[in-house]
Amino acid sequence: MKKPVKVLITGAAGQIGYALAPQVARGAMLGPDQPVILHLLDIPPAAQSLEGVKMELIDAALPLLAGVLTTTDVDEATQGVEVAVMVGGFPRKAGMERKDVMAKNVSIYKSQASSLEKNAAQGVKVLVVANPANTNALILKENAPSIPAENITCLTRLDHNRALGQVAEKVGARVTEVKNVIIWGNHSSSQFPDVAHGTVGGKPIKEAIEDDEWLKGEFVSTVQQRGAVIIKMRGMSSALSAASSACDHMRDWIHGTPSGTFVSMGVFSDGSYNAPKDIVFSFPVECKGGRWSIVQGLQIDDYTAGKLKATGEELVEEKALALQCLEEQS
Ligand SMILES: NC(=O)c1ccc[n+]([C@@H]2O[C@H](COP(=O)([O-])OP(=O)(O)OC[C@H]3O[C@@H](n4cnc5c(N)ncnc54)[C@H](O)[C@@H]3O)[C@@H](O)[C@H]2O)c1
Ligand SMILES: O=C(O)C[C@H](O)C(=O)O
Repeated sequence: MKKPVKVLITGAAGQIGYALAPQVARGAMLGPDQPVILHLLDIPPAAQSLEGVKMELIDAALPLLAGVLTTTDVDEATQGVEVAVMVGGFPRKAGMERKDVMAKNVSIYKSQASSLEKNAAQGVKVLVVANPANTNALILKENAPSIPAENITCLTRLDHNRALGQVAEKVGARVTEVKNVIIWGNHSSSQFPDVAHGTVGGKPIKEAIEDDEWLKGEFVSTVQQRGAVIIKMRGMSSALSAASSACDHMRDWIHGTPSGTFVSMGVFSDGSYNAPKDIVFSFPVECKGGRWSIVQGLQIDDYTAGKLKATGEELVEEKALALQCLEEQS
């Protein structure tokens, strides 16, 4: 039996936490032979609910689950964790943009960054899910200077998976046949879902679909607006798909992407593809040996360059707004 890995889930009494904890304990994130100890954090008003989640995890008799720690103390929660999935925060409600939850959420990420830096295992891999995901990840990075920037990422894999799903539905293919779509930029409605380098059953997506109007119009807006539509339909934001995509993100980061396949991750920008530097931007990445690298050399036409510019500008604005919120709170 392998040594268990300590996995932190913040906001664990919430709806994503409830969907995510059993998936991690079933091996969907770290592998089918990797035992885990879950560190579940929430705030004091959710403490009882968190205990209920722990009871259910025990009741499920999950073979890979080597322990569950529930706590409302962030320093206890971050102790020795090798993987941290940051879900805690306030979700957006119908009619709100992700920026509207900014002030509430960025301050959480500032304080939890310091705790992770102090207590997490060396080499901790961090995935920020809570919105505004890119900017929360940036604030976490700025406030945990001893954690390498490459170890702090945000979730745009849900948007990536949504794009795969839309293409598969359109052509009537299995989702596994669709590869190499890209989500560029922000996990917001300014993101650009790009199929120019993607294939379905080995054929370029553009040739398989033969409907440029759909690809430039309905496809893009469906992926961009999917989060808002789910909120309208369910009265709550996506949870099972967010949890499943968080597992995909971490699994590929740790275990690698198949040769020739890339996925989308929000990572600290080095200015590739003219994205602004010093923000967390979603790029196409390949993963190997526990590290991600941005896929280089993709041809970008003027239309796509314009979309990348717009989403990059939004992230620069979000960063300024976040810093302003933090200054006002200090
Ligand atoms: N990146 C993505 O693809 C994506 C997808 C879906 C949802 N989200 C975001 O994920 C976040 C969680 O969504 P949800 O539906 O699970 O919300 P939820 O309200 O059901 O759960 C959030 C939990 O976080 C807890 N929390 C609040 N402040 C905390 C703190 N300081 N420390 C620890 N826990 C804290 C709350 O008590 C709650 O239990 C939201 O910000 C949502 O917008 C992101
Ligand atoms: O859109 C939201 O606010 C929730 C989440 O980010 C999503 O994409 O489903």
